[in-house]
Parts: sequence; C-alpha cells; structure tokens
Amino acid sequence: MARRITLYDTTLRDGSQGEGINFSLQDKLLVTRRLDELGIDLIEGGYPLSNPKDAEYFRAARELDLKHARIAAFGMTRRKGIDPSRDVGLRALVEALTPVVTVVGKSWDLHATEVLEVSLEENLAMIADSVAFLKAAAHRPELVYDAEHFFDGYRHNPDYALRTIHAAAEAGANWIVLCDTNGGALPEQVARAVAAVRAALPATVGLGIHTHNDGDLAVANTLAAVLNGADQVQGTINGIGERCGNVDLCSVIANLALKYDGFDLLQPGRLAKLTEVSRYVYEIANLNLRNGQAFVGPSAFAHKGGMHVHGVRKVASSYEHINPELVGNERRVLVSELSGKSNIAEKMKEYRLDSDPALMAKVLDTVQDLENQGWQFEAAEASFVLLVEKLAGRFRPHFECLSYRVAVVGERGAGFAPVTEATVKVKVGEVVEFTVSEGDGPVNALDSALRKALEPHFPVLAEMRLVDFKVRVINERAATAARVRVVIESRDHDALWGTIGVSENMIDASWQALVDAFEHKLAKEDRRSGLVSASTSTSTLAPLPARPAAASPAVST
Ligand SMILES: CC(=O)SCCNC(=O)CCNC(=O)[C@H](O)C(C)(C)COP(=O)(O)OP(=O)(O)OC[C@H]1O[C@@H](n2cnc3c(N)ncnc32)[C@H](O)[C@@H]1OP(=O)(O)O
Ligand SMILES: CC(=O)C(=O)O
Repeated sequence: MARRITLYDTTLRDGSQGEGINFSLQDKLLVTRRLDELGIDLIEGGYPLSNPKDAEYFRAARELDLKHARIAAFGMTRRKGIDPSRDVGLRALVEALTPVVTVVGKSWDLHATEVLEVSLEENLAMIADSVAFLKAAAHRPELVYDAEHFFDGYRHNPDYALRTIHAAAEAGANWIVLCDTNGGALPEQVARAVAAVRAALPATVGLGIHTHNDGDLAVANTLAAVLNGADQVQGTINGIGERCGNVDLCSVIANLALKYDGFDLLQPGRLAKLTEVSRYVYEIANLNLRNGQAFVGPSAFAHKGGMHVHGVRKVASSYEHINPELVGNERRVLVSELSGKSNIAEKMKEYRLDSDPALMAKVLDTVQDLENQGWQFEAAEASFVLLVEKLAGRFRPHFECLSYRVAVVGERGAGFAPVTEATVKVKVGEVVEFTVSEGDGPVNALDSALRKALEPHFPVLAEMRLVDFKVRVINERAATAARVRVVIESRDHDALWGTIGVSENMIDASWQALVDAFEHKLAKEDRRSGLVSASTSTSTLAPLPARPAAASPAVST
C-alpha cells in the first residue's frame, strides 16, 4: 500500500524570512487558497507573536472555507524561567485557534547553553512544558514539534538531541520534525539520523523533515529523510526562505510523485497545477521567475542545442526526464546561433509557418548570421516570426515608416525636468500621419507617437501595451560605436511577446523593436479575424490586401 506523505507548506512563515519577501495579509490569504487547491495538507500561515498581520491572518483564514488544507500557527517554546501560562508567545499560539500548532525548540546543546543560556535540563523542561500546555488548549490542536538544528545537535551530542525529542513526544507532540536549520547537512547524515530517530520513537508519533538549502542539498536531504522513515515534508513553494532558502516543495513533490513508486501525496490531477502555483507565488512575492528551476521553471524543458531539438522531435524522452505536462509545464524550443534545422522546423511548426526545407535553410542561415551581429531571438520570438515572413517574401507591413525624430526638451534652472518629445511620420495605405508625443523617455515617447498615428486606422492597438524594455551593449569595447540590443516585451489580454532591435544607436534599436511589436499585434489580429489563414502551413497564409512596401528591418529575401 502507498505510504502517505503529509505535505506541510511554510511559504508564508519560513518563506517570508527570505530576503526581499514581504507578504501582505491579502497576499497570504490568496496564497493559502492556491495551496489548498494544489492539495497541500498543512499550511503554516505565520507567527502570531511576531506581528499583528500574522495574528490577523489566523482570524481571516478561518473564513476561507478551505477544502483540504489545515492551518498551522508557528511559535517557539516558552521563555526561560516562566510558567507557560504566562508566556505571551504560547498564549498567542492558543489564541490563534488553529487546528494545528507548531512549536520550535532547541535540540543542539550548544544552542541551549550558549544562545538561550539555560541549563540542558531547563531546555528539556521548556520543551515539555510548552508542548503539554499547547496540547491542553481547549480546542485540542494537533501538535507539531520542530526540533531546530536537530542534525547539528545529533552530530555533536546525539544523546542530548534524542532526549529533546523524547521530551516533546512524551509531552504529547503528534509530530516530531527534524530540522536542518543551518542547511549544511549531507544526505547520508540525514539518512542515518532519521533512521535512528524513527527506530527510537513510538510508531504513534509522526516523523517529519525540514531542510534548508545552504549546501544546495535540501531536496536530496528531504528525499533521504523520506526514504528513511519521515512521513511529513516541510518546505516552501520555489524554495523561498532565509539565506539560501528552504527546500523547494515543487521539486520534492514532483520527485516523490514521479520518480518513486509508493508515495501517496496529492489527489489525482493536482500535480499538473504545480507550475501554475509556482508562478503564482513568484507573482505575489514580486520575484522574478528562476528560469532554470527544476520541473516548474520556464527553462526546465527549453531546448536550445540543435542536436537536442533533433532528438526531442523524434522521441521526447531522449532529452526530457519527464513529460513537462505532468507538472503543468511546457516544452519550449529556442532559436539561436546554436540552432540546427530541427529548432527552426519546430519553431515554424509552433507558429504554423511554412515548413519548406529551402526556406528553413535560409531562416537558419539568417538567424545564425544575425545572432553573430548581436541579434538574439530567444526572447524575441515575435521578431523571429516576422523575419520568417520576410524571408518567405510574404511580409506585408501594415504601415510604412517614413521618419522619426526624438528630442529631449527642457530648460535649465531650478525644477529642471527634461521631457522627451518624439515625432513620427508613417504612411498607412495612402494616408500620411504625422504625430508628436511627449514621454518619460525615448521609448515611451516613440510608443505614444506611433500609437497616435496608428490607432485611428487600427483601433485594436489600444489593447496592447509595453511591459518591459531591456537594453544591452553588445560589444562594449567598441566604445561609442558599440552596438546595442533592445528587447521590448509587449502584451495584450491573452499574450505576451518579445521583439528586438539592434543598432549602433539605442533609439534606432528601440524603434525597430517597437515597430515589430506593433506589426506582431496587427498580424495577430489579422489571424484572429480571419484576414489571413491560421492553418498549418503558411504557404496557405493568404497575402494581406496590398499595403505599402516594408520599411525595416533590412533583410534580403
Ligand atoms: C529556525 C527558525 O526559523 S525559528 C523562527 C525564526 N523566525 C523569527 O525570528 C521571525 C519572527 N520573530 C520575531 O518576530 C521576534 O524575534 C520575536 C517576536 C519572536 C521575539 O522578539 P524579541 O522578544 O524582541 O526577541 P529577539 O528576537 O531579540 O530574541 C529572541 C528571544 O527569544 C528567545 N528564544 C529564541 N529561541 C527560543 C526558543 N526556542 N525557546 C524559548 N525562547 C527562545 C531568545 O533567548 C531571546 O530571548 P531574550 O531576549 O530573553 O534573550
Ligand atoms: C523551524 C525552522 O524553521 C528551522 O529550524 O529551520
């Protein structure tokens, strides 16, 4: 029979101890809902003694109507020398009224004597008194005892480390969770210690593992613990947490579910929500995605090397350890100078472009040549698609760029605040539009002037906006003649796309990327409205009604 593993998420408590992370009350409640939907069993929502927001969280979480998860409140054992009933931390834990209470105590003798400055006996009493006090609370919470620094303690003084957890178990703890608080343990140390503790504890007491990633071994240590008897896994989504973070629950869940037989974790269908939950937590925590994050990262199944794409197109498992869809992720093929025909073929298939071998060879040559000059299509797939259309001789621009000009305008003196002014002249059909706009900077001003010129002809452009803008000097050593690469990210209600421009002049590079961004949106709209066919082969892409000739970029067809 499958062994049940209890998933304990501490994103909202230990995760919030990560540098730069600060969840609002609303954030915490939103994340709680998502964790519940994923199927997490226990959610450690915060530390009620620590701050009013965390205390309020436990009141608000009671209204959430969670379907599966139970909420845990976190705190530490009583302070030295006082009765538990007078300890404000323990009282706050009781007042949180959560079905689960987690209390952390010292298992390393050094921490008792040197950090808390108590005798070893007083530390044992602090653990036992606190657990017994919390277990006796009127709402009878389930009690998790987190044995802080257990593995360091077990290495230095195993007898004492074991006495601390026996004190907690005998006082009524339902779970003993062994913590690698400093994150420096090795898998074989964890395996040995967990096996010894499992053998020493009564079977009625559950055993858990809580690891940190300071030695980059948190996942390996967690798996070692599970294989040696731990039935509860504590961690955070995306591994956020103090210093190098906690164990990444996404990796632990995916490994336990997909690499081993015999663990019962999430309900059927929930594993495919993993990537979505990971991205959601990044969004709420206001953190950038970690591209190379295992299982759920955007690059986890991104293939760049030509030989790899060649293999994956034939047999996905030739370069993928799992099917990305199992964890809700997706395969991506990148186009770059390292591409072979297979990358180009795959990309063209993805965008339903012509798969004619002669065209593919031409696309590959051009991409390699342009990348050599500083272009980079990985983050600019919309420009790649336009490039293919140009090389196929099918590109019909929606507008012709006649000229543009950018000036910084301002008066010196007190309160000097320069404004950037852009003038744009474009031709749409037979109509010449000449517009001027101000902006915070050149890209903003050009975007605004171009919009002013084009929106009367293409109202759909009002749906799109620029969301990111990156400039990179390509060959810094060329000093003023250095080329710059500008990548612009744009979005509308259902898509995000990247475009690129390269020039010795930053404004010109920005202009190229901007024009591609607008062209991409217009082409997308043409496909949506059936102006051009969206069928598989672009040989079936009907040419657009006659429009002026292409103005940029200069790609020979
Ligand atoms: C491994 C972990 O992640 S444990 C959780 C760590 N997380 C946090 O610290 C975040 C939340 N913490 C806080 O908000 C604050 O530190 C509080 C409210 C808990 C305590 O704040 P303060 O009373 O100002 O104390 P401060 O943070 O300076 O020091 C910790 C105190 O707790 C005591 N303490 C630490 N661990 C324990 C423990 N396991 N049992 C009993 N007392 C403990 C220390 O001896 C010290 O007490 P002292 O001031 O009497 O010497
Ligand atoms: C309890 C905890 O967060 C730790 O020991 O790391």
